[in-house]
Amino acid sequence: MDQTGIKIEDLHLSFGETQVLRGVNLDIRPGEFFAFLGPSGSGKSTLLRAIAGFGPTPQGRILIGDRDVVGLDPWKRNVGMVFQSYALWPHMSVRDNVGFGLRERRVPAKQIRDRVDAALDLVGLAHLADRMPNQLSGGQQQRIALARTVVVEPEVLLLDEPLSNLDASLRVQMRRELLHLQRKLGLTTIFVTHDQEEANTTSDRMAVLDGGVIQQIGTPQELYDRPANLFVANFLGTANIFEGRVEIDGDVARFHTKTGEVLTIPASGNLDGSNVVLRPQNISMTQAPEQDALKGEVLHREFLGSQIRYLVKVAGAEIVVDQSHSAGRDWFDPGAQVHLVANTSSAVIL
Ligand SMILES: Nc1ncnc2c1ncn2[C@@H]1O[C@H](COP(=O)(O)OP(=O)(O)OP(=O)(O)O)[C@@H](O)[C@H]1O
Repeated sequence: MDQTGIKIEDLHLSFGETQVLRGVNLDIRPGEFFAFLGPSGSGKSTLLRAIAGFGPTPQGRILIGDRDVVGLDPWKRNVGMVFQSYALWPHMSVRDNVGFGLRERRVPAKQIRDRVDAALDLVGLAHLADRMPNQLSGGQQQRIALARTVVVEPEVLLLDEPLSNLDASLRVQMRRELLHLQRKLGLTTIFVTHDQEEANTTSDRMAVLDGGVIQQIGTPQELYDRPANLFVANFLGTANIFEGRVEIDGDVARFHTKTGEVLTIPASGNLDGSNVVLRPQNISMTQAPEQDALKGEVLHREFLGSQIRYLVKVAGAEIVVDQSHSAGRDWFDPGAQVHLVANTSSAVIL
């Protein structure tokens, strides 16, 4: 099947007086698994629904393939959408639920049977074709909702928090299945979630939204390692942020914190900014003084299994330091005076 890309150009959308999308630009590649990630109310669902054709008509362009679909009815867009609530028809069997869209399209009965069987096979539930929805688990219902969506062979698949109603372990299993299915079908897919682990583990690339504006687009790793601004740095994982200023001295750069500590940083990356961002695992902690170390005091300790997370008072701030845990390794106690050495090659200046 030919794969379809999606291009969004300068999209604005309001509910009455309330502006919800403010100039969204996006280029989703054919066959890509793309996530919209952001806090509640950031506009993720509104953007997805605008692509599907639900909600107020936006200003700007939404190209699915080379067709501008703004103003087009949802059923003319050839998109498949899966919602958080599975929305299966309770009075229809699994087979009839999955075949519903094909019957609407007046596909011949024999073909419907074959395509429904193939779709049920795809989600591994062929043996449940004759059950009613209330005889299925949540995970099975969500798989049926997926089968019902892909059976009509949409050009793009839109998923609005499809795993939110499932318990934690099933979510992990289902997100793998979802990716597997997407790869098998090669279907350009957009996945809305507020769960960064879900976005990180499934998407080829993602867009982080806040306040109806895309803050950054990239692979999960790019966004985590090289956030473009403090919002993205804070939203994706834990970020330690020191305020201060950069001084360049020949081919060396130094970051002077507000409280007078100095971090030597590589002079190669961006040096324009008044914050340095360091992830908790890029700081190591020792009791012995080391060159370029910051002095701190351990305030709190949490055992997380593979890691020990310390809250440390340093440079006028409280920061988080993660040290990997292995059996027999000594821990620092609250109150301990420690020295912190930052892996400054991972530091980001913003
Ligand atoms: N039908 C509506 N009428 C008025 N305002 C709306 C409507 N739907 C959404 N909004 C507003 O638009 C903003 C974005 O909502 P949206 O549902 O897109 O956010 P979201 O990022 O998907 O959040 P969540 O993760 O909570 O679903 C919110 O401020 C919301 O209150």
